[in-house]
Amino acid sequence: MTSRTPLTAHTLVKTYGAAGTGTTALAGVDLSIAPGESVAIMGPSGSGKTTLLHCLAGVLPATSGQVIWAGQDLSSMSEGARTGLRRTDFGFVFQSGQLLPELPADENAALPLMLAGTPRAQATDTARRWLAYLGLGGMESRRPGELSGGQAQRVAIARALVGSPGVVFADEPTGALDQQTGHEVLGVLTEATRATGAALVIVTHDPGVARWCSRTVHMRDGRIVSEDRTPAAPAAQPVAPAAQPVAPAPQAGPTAQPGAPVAPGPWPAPTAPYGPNGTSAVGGSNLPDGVTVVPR
Ligand SMILES: Nc1ncnc2c1ncn2[C@@H]1O[C@H](COP(=O)(O)OP(=O)(O)OP(=O)(O)O)[C@@H](O)[C@H]1O
Repeated sequence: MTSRTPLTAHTLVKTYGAAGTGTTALAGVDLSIAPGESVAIMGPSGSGKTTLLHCLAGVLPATSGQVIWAGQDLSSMSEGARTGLRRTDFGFVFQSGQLLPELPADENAALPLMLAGTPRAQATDTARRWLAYLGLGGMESRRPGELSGGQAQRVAIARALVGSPGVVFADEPTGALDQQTGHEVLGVLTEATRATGAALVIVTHDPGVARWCSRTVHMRDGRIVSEDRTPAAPAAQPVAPAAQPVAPAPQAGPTAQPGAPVAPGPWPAPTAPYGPNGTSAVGGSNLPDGVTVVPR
């Protein structure tokens, strides 16, 4: 599990193309994302949202400025070092899952662990726990072509979370789904991410997304021009009745002892979903037994 640390951008500039004649996609962005915080990035087309997400995630090197994660400046790291960091510290969910079509759901979800060197059996075992937690129990062997769009996005969410990242980056994760399915997937993404203690950064055009995030930043012409904080949801009740399935612990699997309340492995206690009515998007039926849900 990666350390819990803020992710900060300082005076971030990104220019595509030749200096002086290229497009300035980021024109000096300052942003700090706290551990466990969920941040929506909104703004008109071309305002720099995806570029900001890619620079924060170390997918793209900034032209100038810094992105600091765990005491390191991503902008000054080599491409190889950034690739390694992305595998261990970050998770990604894209508009359409980008799952590998030839692999079953459990192997798709297990990929980050396998890439990091976890033996296949252990990796797929952890991935299956995640799939069950996200409501896909029994679908582990299905290939992406045998899943609905919403189910495929849940596999992508499992894949993003399976390695216990410090930050999950999602670029229009519901953009290819109908509104209802999209909101279900968004609820699953925000709640499951919150349960692990990871931060979440979502690029979206959907204003409704703010309901699920603790903060929304608005971009225009490569700059953050405003931000809103979402009022904390009312305190939720403990959600899990007895004898529920156990949430997957990172890599090691569940830590529950028979008969004992189940804590979600080494994670911090989950906090309340910001979704409508404070209900559990992952499904109260799947949240770990004994977990007390409190607002952030
Ligand atoms: N690879 C690239 N090469 C050149 N220019 C690019 C590249 N990627 C993005 N841009 C430009 O950078 C600016 C910001 O693009 P970006 O994709 O970050 O915006 P966005 O807010 O995510 O847009 P959208 O909502 O349409 O996805 C735009 O003017 C875009 O044309």
